Amino acid sequence: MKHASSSDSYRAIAQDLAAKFAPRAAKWDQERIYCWDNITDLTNAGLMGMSLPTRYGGQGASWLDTVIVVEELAKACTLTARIVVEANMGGISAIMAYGTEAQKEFVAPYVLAGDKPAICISEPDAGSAATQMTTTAQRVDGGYVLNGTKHWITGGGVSKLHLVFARVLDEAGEEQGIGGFILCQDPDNGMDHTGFTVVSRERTMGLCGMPETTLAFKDVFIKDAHVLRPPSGFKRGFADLMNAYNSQRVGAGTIAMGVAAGALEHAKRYLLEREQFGRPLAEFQGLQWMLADMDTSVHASRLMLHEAAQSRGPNGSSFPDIAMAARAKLFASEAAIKVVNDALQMFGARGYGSEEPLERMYRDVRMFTIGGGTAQILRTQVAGSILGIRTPQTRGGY
Ligand SMILES: CC(C)(COP(=O)(O)OP(=O)(O)OC[C@H]1O[C@@H](n2cnc3c(N)ncnc32)[C@H](O)[C@@H]1OP(=O)(O)O)[C@@H](O)C(=O)NCCC(=O)NCCSC(=O)CCS(=O)O
Ligand SMILES: Cc1cc2nc3c(=O)[nH]c(=O)nc-3n(C[C@H](O)[C@H](O)[C@H](O)COP(=O)(O)OP(=O)(O)OC[C@H]3O[C@@H](n4cnc5c(N)ncnc54)[C@H](O)[C@@H]3O)c2cc1C
Repeated sequence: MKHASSSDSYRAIAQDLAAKFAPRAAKWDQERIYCWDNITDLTNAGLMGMSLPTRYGGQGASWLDTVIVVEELAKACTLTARIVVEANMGGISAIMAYGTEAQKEFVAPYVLAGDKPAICISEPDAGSAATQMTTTAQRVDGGYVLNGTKHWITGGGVSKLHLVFARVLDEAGEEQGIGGFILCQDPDNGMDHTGFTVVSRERTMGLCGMPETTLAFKDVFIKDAHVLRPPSGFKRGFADLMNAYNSQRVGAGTIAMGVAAGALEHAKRYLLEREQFGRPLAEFQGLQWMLADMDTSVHASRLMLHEAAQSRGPNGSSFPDIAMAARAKLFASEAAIKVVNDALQMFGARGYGSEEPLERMYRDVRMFTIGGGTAQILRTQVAGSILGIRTPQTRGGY
């Protein structure tokens, strides 16, 4: 496989693939099936795990190159773009940054072969309040035992690798903090975790080819070798794991921006093509100004996302800065929902039907102010950074 060597060549590879993926996108949505055909293409092109260091078989691509790829894919197929995000950012990025050599050598081949790791943080009673998770990892001889329930887990049932966030308890049941646990469900290779089940799948509004699932852990044993020990220890484990998660926030914001950029291209095409009152729609100033606002929003989102992708977190961290990631995802996700809505409006009834991709894009883009930290939570994080104060949300927090 020939690897890309610059942002432009990454963009070109992604554009070629996007042209192939666009006609398939409606199928995954309508049939609610995972895009395995696209995974083969992504794997062959080296985009699954493109950000992994070369010594583990990746290409050592930067976050900027990764988001350039994600934008191009998202213009054509939101589902595929999400897969590329999770195959480079979030869970896998935490393992590549904090894991042992053996862990990195274990997980990298999975991703390079097409596995999209699942990140398991949210629980029925701990969504925005993620630090209130109740899934536990109890110390036992040779490892830890997981108990609890995670929900809205993207890729449950299709992902082999899972990074499970859990509250760590020592042998005596004393709490140690939050850690990450690598669960690889791969029965064909002798890895079948007793007690781990995909309980159910949500019927989602958009991104219908992606399973959003509830996962149950009942006395699931994770051996010591698969415990992801955050560099600051379990006590500050959540902070370290979320530091890595900032990369996925930039990725998620980029998917939203890419969908908006795609919708903008469709809108431009239609304004030039469709006539009413004996003139192309493009001649009506009411629509021209809408188009200009849409273009401005996409452009501003892209700048913020690229800035975040190139930023660095605390102490020379290889992950994006927390506030820049939060600001970029917040802005891009809200802007994208409006841009896609306005694009659909420009198509009139045609946009509301399934002949055009706008109605699918509108349903797909809606999730990005919810998943990955809601717009409200991200505002709180941005405000905390501006003010330079902690912003606890519990009643007793201050
Ligand atoms: C962080 C929150 C869960 C709020 O909880 P708390 O008020 O209890 O926590 P804090 O005191 O704010 O934070 C604890 C600790 O962690 C550090 N921290 C928090 N967030 C980050 C971050 N993004 N990057 C780096 N460090 C972080 C914080 O500084 C504290 O450290 P110190 O004690 O100061 O050392 C809540 O704000 C929150 O983020 N909720 C959203 C949860 C979330 O994003 N879930 C995503 C699930 S995965 C998903 O949705 C995938 C969808 S997608 O397609 O990507
Ligand atoms: C499509 C999709 C995919 C997802 N994928 C994953 C995944 O792979 N892994 C994973 O772990 N999770 C995943 N999630 C879950 C996601 O992270 C949570 O939905 C999100 O963190 C919000 O939690 P919640 O849904 O429980 O909402 P809640 O936290 O109950 O919030 C409800 C509302 O209250 C607001 N709110 C809550 N607290 C505050 C506050 N302090 N101040 C102001 N407003 C507040 C929220 O902004 C929101 O509007 C996914 C969600 C979706 C929709």
